[in-house]
Amino acid sequence: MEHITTHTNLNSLNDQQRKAVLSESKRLLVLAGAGSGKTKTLLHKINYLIDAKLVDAKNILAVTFTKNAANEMLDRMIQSADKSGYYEKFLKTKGITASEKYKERQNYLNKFPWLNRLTIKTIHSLCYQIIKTDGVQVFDNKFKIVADQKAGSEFLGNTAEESVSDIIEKVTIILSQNKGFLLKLKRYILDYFVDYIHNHKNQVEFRPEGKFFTSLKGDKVRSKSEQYIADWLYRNSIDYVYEPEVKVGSSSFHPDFFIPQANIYLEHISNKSYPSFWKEGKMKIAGNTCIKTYDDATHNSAIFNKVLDRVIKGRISSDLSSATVLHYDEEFSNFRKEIKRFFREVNEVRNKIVNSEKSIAQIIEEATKSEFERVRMFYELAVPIINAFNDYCVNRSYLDFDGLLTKSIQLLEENPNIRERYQDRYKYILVDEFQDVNNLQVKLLNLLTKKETHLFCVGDDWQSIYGFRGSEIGYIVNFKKHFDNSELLTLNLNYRSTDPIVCASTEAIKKNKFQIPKEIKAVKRGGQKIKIFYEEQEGQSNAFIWETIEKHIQEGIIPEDILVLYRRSAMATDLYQALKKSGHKIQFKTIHSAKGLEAKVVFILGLHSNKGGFPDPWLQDKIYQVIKPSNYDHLLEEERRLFYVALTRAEDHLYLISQKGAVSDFVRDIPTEYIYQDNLDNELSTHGIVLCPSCQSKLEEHYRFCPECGCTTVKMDKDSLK
Ligand SMILES: Nc1ncnc2c1ncn2[C@@H]1O[C@H](COP(=O)(O)OP(=O)(O)OP(=O)(O)O)[C@@H](O)[C@H]1O
Repeated sequence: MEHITTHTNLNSLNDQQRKAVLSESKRLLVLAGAGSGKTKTLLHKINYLIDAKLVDAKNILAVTFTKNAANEMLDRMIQSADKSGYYEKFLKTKGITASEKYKERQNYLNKFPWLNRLTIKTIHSLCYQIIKTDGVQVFDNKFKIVADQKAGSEFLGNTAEESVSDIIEKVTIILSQNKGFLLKLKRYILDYFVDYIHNHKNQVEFRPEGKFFTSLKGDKVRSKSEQYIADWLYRNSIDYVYEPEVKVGSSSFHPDFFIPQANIYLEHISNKSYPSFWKEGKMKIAGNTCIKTYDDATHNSAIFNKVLDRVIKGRISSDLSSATVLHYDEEFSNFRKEIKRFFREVNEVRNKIVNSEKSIAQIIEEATKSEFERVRMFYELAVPIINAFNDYCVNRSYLDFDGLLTKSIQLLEENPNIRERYQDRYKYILVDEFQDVNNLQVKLLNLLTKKETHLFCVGDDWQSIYGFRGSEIGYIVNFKKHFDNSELLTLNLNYRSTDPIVCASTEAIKKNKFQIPKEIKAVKRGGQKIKIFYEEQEGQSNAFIWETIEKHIQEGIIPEDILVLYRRSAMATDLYQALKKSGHKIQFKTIHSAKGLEAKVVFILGLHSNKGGFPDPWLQDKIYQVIKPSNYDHLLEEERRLFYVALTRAEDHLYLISQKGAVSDFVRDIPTEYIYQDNLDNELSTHGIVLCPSCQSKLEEHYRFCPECGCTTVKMDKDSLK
């Protein structure tokens, strides 16, 4: 083996980190809070294995979950190998593009060939490599990757022209050649994305106060039954006028429908309709034919169809069999936004089904049992689309990201010789961000691991934020149950953040029940307390953030070291526009995409309790519950982990942007001792936390005087605290 020089200096590690690096355990989980050097430990382990244990780099596999994390790992490995320090300087060069970085990275990898022998990959690109090399056994290995979005795919050059959503729409158009399917889809879109009919079992049938139900033709009618009639006419290409004006003498009135082809009026009598005798009388006077339908018949659609067939079709002489053909494009031209939303939901369900390991047949069975019509309707539409999507991909040798995993698993399961070859090759498997694994990924890891393999995982259960996408926090929390004879090591020193930030974030996350308790201490003692800004009028917080940024920049903090975080992109639009004018290029990120980042100054936006604030434990749609049931408490815990990730990105200065009178519960959870004193105005004290005005000690609700300084000016009773 060629001579290798790295900077493996175990002295730069603390005791626990060193213990993890030196551990001989075959199954080790290094569990740690944020900023405690998990990635650093993992990289030192790789260097140590190569330097000190003389392991061939070819036998080491390091797995990450995002392309950025894989690149960062490679960059850090190059930096530790590059004694000249040039590469480190290069990475800090202002304004270098991603492609310049890529080129230089490749140069350096060639310079240190042993680095090229290492496998540092995202789990998806590992699967890609496995299928490319050995996939011929189970799959045409000239496949193309079909990505959610065409741009930015990790597999550039081998990515299909069409994206996942393109294909979903394409197969829906084909399915929509069947008029029944097309109109069912349109009815779904109208009911749930246009009329917002709720999930309730007992939806309101009749709304005399207004027209709230959209018919397939696009007009608004007053009741479900009227909508049914209008839809029936549309399906049968029979033209109608809704609530036409009929004049009799000096007065006029409005029967429900006029059907010109049959020259009849139709009045639907619901249980809640106003008495119609006078209308009937008037119609007779006017010499019009008016037929009646009754609500009772609508309870059974087959019967109601027969009634409409008899009373309407029977009066139409023209040939209805040549009914107009309906086109997908025309039917949805006014509902592009809505149909796209439906496709996103179908795709979400498609991904969740693969990850759940439930078969489509099981999903159908559970969906048909649902008490909610919306859920049943959704699956009646989504299942044929998903099946057609799968066929489309099989016929063209397309694989999506989950397909890469399932095919690799199938390949390794069915071919012991291939499996053994990989197991023999990767003697050391290191996994970063282990809290983010899902069922398929653990299955793959298990297939790559034999008894002798060293599996070294690092992760933080407090930072598990992808449950909504299928990751399973249970694998990290119950690591010992899932991996036999495993060991657990904890890192409890935080190097990133100041004391108040570490203490506040640790206290906040401790409210979660499903977690592994850890005592995390800050290495950086002291530091500025957390500042909270309570916005009273729209736009105020933008001014505050702007001024604060200016202040920090004057102090010498570079804009790249300032990070604005938010739960959802919409929360940052105004601020982004306002700050664009300042010319400072600070970073804007959703919290999900800020994972692993750190910055000297961090602002967290939208910490209010109004609609669209944070937490926002959007109670998972009933549609997704069919695949994986979830409950409010679990979702709130994931929100709290997201808050923890946000808080712990800050190194020195942390600002929470809230709203007066609507402070987020997460802000209230932070003990006041870590909050900047000026901020302890009524917003937090009204929540039952009060400071003594003389000595600033924290007082409990029931104190009428301060036990610390004896101050009797503190007069409180429960009512004054509300
Ligand atoms: N033993 C140490 N001595 C000095 N600095 C350290 C040590 N360990 C880690 N650090 C520093 O702490 C910071 C956080 O390290 P790293 O990114 O590896 O943490 P992490 O646990 O992966 O963080 P997170 O999970 O929050 O993304 C880095 O700036 C790193 O250089």
